[in-house]
Amino acid sequence: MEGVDYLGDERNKAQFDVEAMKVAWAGSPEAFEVCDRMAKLVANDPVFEKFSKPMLGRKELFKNTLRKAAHAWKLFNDLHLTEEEAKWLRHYIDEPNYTDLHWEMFVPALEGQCTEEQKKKWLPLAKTMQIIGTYAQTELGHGSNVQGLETTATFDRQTEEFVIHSPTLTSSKWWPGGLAKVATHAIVYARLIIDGHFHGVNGFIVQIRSLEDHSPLPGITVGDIGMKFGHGTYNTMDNGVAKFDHVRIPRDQMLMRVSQVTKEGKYVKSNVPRQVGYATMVSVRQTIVADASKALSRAVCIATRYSAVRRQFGSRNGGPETQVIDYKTQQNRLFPLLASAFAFRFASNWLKSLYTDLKQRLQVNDFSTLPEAHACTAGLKSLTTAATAEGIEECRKLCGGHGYLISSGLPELFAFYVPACTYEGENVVMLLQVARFLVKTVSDLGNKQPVGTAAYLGRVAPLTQKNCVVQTAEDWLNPGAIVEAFEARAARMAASCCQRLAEYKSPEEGFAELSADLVEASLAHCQVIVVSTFIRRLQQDIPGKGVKQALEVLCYVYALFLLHKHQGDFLATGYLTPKQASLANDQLRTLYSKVRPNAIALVDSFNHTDHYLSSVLGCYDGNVYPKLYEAAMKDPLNDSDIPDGIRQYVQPILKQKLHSAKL
Ligand SMILES: Cc1cc2nc3c(=O)[nH]c(=O)nc-3n(C[C@H](O)[C@H](O)[C@H](O)COP(=O)(O)OP(=O)(O)OC[C@H]3O[C@@H](n4cnc5c(N)ncnc54)[C@H](O)[C@@H]3O)c2cc1C
Repeated sequence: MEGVDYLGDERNKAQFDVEAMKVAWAGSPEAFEVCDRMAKLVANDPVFEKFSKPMLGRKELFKNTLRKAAHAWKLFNDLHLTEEEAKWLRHYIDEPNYTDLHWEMFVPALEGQCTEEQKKKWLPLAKTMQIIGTYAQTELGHGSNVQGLETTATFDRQTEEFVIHSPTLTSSKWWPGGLAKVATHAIVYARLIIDGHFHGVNGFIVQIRSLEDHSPLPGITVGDIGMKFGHGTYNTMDNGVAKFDHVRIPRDQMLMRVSQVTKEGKYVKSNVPRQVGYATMVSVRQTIVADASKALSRAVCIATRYSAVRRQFGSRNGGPETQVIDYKTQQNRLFPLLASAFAFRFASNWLKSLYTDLKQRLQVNDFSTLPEAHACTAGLKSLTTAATAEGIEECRKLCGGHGYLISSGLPELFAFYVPACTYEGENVVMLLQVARFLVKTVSDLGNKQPVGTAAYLGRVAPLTQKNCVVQTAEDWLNPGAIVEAFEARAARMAASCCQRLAEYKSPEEGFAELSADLVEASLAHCQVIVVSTFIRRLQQDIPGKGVKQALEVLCYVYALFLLHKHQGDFLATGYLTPKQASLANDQLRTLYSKVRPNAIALVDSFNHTDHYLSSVLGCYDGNVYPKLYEAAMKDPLNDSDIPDGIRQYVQPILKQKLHSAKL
């Protein structure tokens, strides 16, 4: 029935102020207002309809995405949106497209890597979209190993130009979003060669297409790399391949903020330190952590609402069956994901402040916190994207068979989200970078006290000697006990890796041999960061009746679930006894009963519109079954009872006339 709230009883159980929790989730009343306004703007605009997306062929899908992007740009201008509003508008449109690369990679790269003079030329063009840019780093043969890129940029002193060239098939640029059909320009990363000498990999602004008729410029072969995982999702994006055949660009199109090539062909480093480039990376990865919390919250919202609607077994005297959300196994799979969404949200907010602090320090050439900030964002990128990808898939399973339907929203969300584990730093490669940082930090302890998120490693000796003092399940409801447990486990794992590394002839050989253990130590370190950040957030003022209490429960769920999942580490490092690990698990069960009445209100706090969720299982009113039915009836196969092909290929079988049929 229209207008009935099938989840009304669940909402009435909430023990906290949902509106205040929405603000806590958004970060501030102002942030909530902007997100809410942009979400509604998109949801109420028919151009942004997305239900039919999975039914469209690639060409229609792509064209439809171009239309949405053009409409969004028009809204941006007509409504005079701020950059923040425009970012949220693009987010709620929920369709990967060339503008993501333009605004999130091309423009920041120009801002971060151009000289002032270059910025004056390129930024006004980019910001008014008179040119559309992409970021072309990855090649067919090389991704993670940037120093292995093969594209060359050879300086020609006579003409003061760089010659961009793809010497091999594997040097073709491969993956850049928007490159295949839309981008007019790309920042191309290539090996700089002057007089036969290699001067590292540098970025160059290369025009790809004519600004008159959009055709590729001479010497550039460009196309799409083909369909990707999922139906709609990432296939709305024209990820491209490009080969360059001695393409000439002017000397001033090298990104010259950090290093330059003079007219005479001299390679000179400017007075801007190379490290400023890392700040951009920190910024991009902070956004990825924020995106993880958004994607996970979306999947959890769908699975939680559906779990409250869905009933299986347990009927007494002909009464209703049990809501599947009341099964402890369902809670044990779902509630830690709900808690993780909040944990990642707070981690991303904290990363944002870390980035602001880093930017200010870099401006005055203070690089002291850079290695730690770099390791921390690389690690959190890896932890949050991996957990979110797994979490979305778990939410699909939590919805049983219906979760496998495209109309549940979950398969497409998974297909859309899962490449986050690979792009912007492949996750394992990221954890190995964290491992290098940890090894260096532990090895330098005699000379240097670690700071920030690594400060606890400065206490590695006491953390190795002290053991957990928990005696009852209640004792686990203590932030100090939780933080110490995570720190002790991580410090012991890092110290043990360092000890074993010392047994190898060369550090590199040891690092390669122990890399799987080092990755585990890095993950343990990243978990310290997320757990401590959540706890620190709770030490701040959080207005609204019951809001802080509800978040405290989620914080303990997050920490104790991780402790249970990784109890092998906690036990093997000797910090916990099996009894203490078992008490943590007892406490976790009790905490689930505290989450249960708040579950629906907690997912309402994400403030996701039905448009954004695009899920018949996760709709706000919980009226799941009619929506499932209606979505099924819209499938093109249901246009007629006897679709194309039945008369030709099925009836001859039934009528035993296959041998004479025209197949
Ligand atoms: C949807 C999507 C969009 C993208 N968009 C862009 C874009 O706009 N522009 C762009 O330039 N690129 C883009 N990329 C490319 C992306 O950045 C690369 O795929 C990514 O950097 C990983 O590199 P790779 O594919 O070469 O993986 P590889 O590095 O080849 O990884 C393959 C495997 O090897 C392992 N491995 C690699 N190195 C090591 C090591 N040292 N030790 C241990 N294991 C290792 C990895 O863990 C992984 O399991 C995109 C990719 C995707 C999926």
